[in-house]
Amino acid sequence: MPDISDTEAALQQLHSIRQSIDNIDAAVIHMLAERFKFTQQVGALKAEHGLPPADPEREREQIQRLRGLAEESHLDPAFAEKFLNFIIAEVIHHHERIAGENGR
Ligand SMILES: C=C(O[C@@H]1C=C(C(=O)O)C=C[C@H]1O)C(=O)O
Repeated sequence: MPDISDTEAALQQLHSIRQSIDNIDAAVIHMLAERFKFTQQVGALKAEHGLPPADPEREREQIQRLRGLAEESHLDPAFAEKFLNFIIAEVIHHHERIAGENGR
């Protein structure tokens, strides 16, 4: 059974680790916001020039690239692929909406 000072030390450590998790989560949100700003620009460009919202070849390349980066970083590549597919699906919805607003 750990004594009280052991538990207090563990709680302090937990708090400190959670501060780092909070910082990383904030960075992820900021990076996603920047990514969506750029993908919105891509969506506007595609709509303006009648290009399709989705580009499966580009998606395949990105997925392969990110799976490789995940492996190098000891992150599960299947998780990296699922995560990217989740984001790409949202981007494609945005592009379809922008194309619709442009009357295509
Ligand atoms: C952003 C684009 O549009 C779509 C979204 C992609 C993405 O979020 O990485 C990749 C390909 C496209 O299906 C693009 O064509 O570059």
